[in-house]
Amino acid sequence: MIELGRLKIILVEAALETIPPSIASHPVVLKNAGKRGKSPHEILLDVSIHYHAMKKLPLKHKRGRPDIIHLSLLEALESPLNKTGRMEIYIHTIQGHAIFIDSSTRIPRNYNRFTGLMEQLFKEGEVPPGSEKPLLYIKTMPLDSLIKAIGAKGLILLSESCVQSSLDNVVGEALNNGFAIGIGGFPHGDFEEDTVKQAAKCYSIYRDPLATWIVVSRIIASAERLLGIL
Ligand SMILES: C[S@@+](CC[C@H](N)C(=O)[O-])C[C@H]1O[C@@H](n2cnc3c(N)ncnc32)[C@H](O)[C@@H]1O
Repeated sequence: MIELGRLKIILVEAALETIPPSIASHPVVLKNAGKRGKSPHEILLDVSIHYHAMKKLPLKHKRGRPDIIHLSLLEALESPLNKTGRMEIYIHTIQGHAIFIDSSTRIPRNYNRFTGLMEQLFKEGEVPPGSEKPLLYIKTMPLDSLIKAIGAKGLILLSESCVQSSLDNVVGEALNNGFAIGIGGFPHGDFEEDTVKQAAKCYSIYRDPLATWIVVSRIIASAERLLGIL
């Protein structure tokens, strides 16, 4: 059993962003923003709503999936690993924003309420706004700065195209060496060069691609086993 260590997870290149200026005046976006009583740049990009507006966006196959972050955060923050203070989770978005999340944060289970919370975070920079110790706050910084800021010794990236290793080996290595584990927070495709360059190690945990929240849940379950929590 591993005695020390907190599992640090980063959802990297996360598909979480507000509507980019280049599509803010597209009719689909204007209609959706109008219906919600918000301005286009205040609402989250969501491929299930803004699909037609996203056709010309660079890297469109990796963008506009807040549901991936929603499911992953629910899985992580409600886990016994988090409740026992042995986990930290961070988001680094595809646009280069780092999101810091207090482990006591209760993420709304309802998707629309989650969307509203994230929109408030992007608009105000923190939630609740003006709090001395916000539950969530956002800062623009490159991934290597985030890795340093959270006190991780390096990054283990997970990808189905890397060398295969057992879950317990990967998580054990992260806990023993103080590495953060990076999991792609996007639906399709591979990591960008800049992300790959930050990784000390890269492992696959299964022969086929898995959804982000499945990888998050398996990593957490392994850490709970190794730390004797569950
Ligand atoms: C939905 S996948 C990303 C898209 C995937 N590359 C594809 O084209 O279907 C989300 C993330 O989960 C992790 N992941 C998925 N399958 C994995 C596997 N077999 N081994 C390790 N990590 C995996 C990776 O970090 C990946 O970036």
